[in-house]
Amino acid sequence: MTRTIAVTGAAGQIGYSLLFRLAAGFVYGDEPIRLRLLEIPQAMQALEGVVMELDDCAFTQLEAVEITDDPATAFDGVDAALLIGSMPRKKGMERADLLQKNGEIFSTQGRALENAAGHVKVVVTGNPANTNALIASHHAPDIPKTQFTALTRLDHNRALSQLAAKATEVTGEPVQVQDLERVAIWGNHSATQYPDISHARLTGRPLAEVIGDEAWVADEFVPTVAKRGAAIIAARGASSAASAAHATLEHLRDWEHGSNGGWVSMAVHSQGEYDVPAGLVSSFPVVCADGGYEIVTGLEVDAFSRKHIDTSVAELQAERETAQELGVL
Ligand SMILES: NC(=O)c1ccc[n+]([C@@H]2O[C@H](COP(=O)([O-])OP(=O)(O)OC[C@H]3O[C@@H](n4cnc5c(N)ncnc54)[C@H](O)[C@@H]3O)[C@@H](O)[C@H]2O)c1
Ligand SMILES: O=C(O)C[C@H](O)C(=O)O
Repeated sequence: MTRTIAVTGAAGQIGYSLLFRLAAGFVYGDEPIRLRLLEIPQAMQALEGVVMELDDCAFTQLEAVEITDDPATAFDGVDAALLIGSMPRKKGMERADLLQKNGEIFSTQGRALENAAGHVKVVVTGNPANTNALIASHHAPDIPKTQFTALTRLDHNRALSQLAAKATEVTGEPVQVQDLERVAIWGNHSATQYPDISHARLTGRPLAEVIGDEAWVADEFVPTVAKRGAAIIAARGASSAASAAHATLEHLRDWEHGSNGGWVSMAVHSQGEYDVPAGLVSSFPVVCADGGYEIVTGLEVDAFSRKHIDTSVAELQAERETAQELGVL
């Protein structure tokens, strides 16, 4: 079966990091794919250049590449849609500042997604990702809400990397990210997000016990992960791109093929789990299997976690209200 994958903002920096790895089989292996690339009219020439480079790679599993500036054409019959195209945050901007600019884009694209295959998997990377996913989903009422997700896998990966480094320092042994389990991101993909290690394990042992330093967790780990996006903008003068592309592909790969019982973080529609108000798109620990995902249930939420989750969820509620005031929700 040949899958058709739509990628928006395909001429942007994340697009440029993502398309070649997608075409080389990172998500679908040897299975053939078709790409449908969406851009705004002003970027179509640059997009043609990207297509020339895709052609020049002679990828064996890439059957076709189509480009368009029309969302309805882009999403027609697609199996997956990676919604990356939007305006990125610049120095000094908060993600909420982007809502006005990007809300309209995701309303239009939500409506156009009704042309997609009934089983379409939607991954929103463009910021503010959680609320953009909510907006797109709102405008595509015929598509089940579970099929709209937003990216917090980058935050998840950032957390894993910080934790592996700390565990290496504390234990004096090399700790790899794959030695860590049950790490989770909750809430919004923003500076209020909550990277949670209260359930995490290092080769079976409670990670918090191995680290043994609550102050480090509260004062260094949580803010470092939550503000990593801004740190990269400050250092690079542009927002993260290669790591965001990688995380987007891992999100889709695990959703398609499963996470082998392991926890990953995805922002998904809440149905009231863990007292996150129903209808918000919020990050949770999930396990992916059989082409779907399930929020991990039955976790104890300690007071520290509750405080952080509530703060981030309050921000999501405020974004939802802003979107409603702007008329995009
Ligand atoms: N969720 C995450 O973890 C995460 C991480 C990094 C970046 N981001 C976000 O991803 C988005 C893209 O980042 P980037 O660095 O690739 O930006 P970029 O400016 O390099 O590229 C964005 C592209 O989107 C295109 N675009 C704009 N409006 C469009 C529309 N209506 N339809 C189709 N394409 C459109 C632009 O022409 C541009 O080519 C930004 O919102 C950024 O903040 C999210
Ligand atoms: O922080 C940003 O604006 C970019 C992106 O969301 C990131 O987390 O790197």
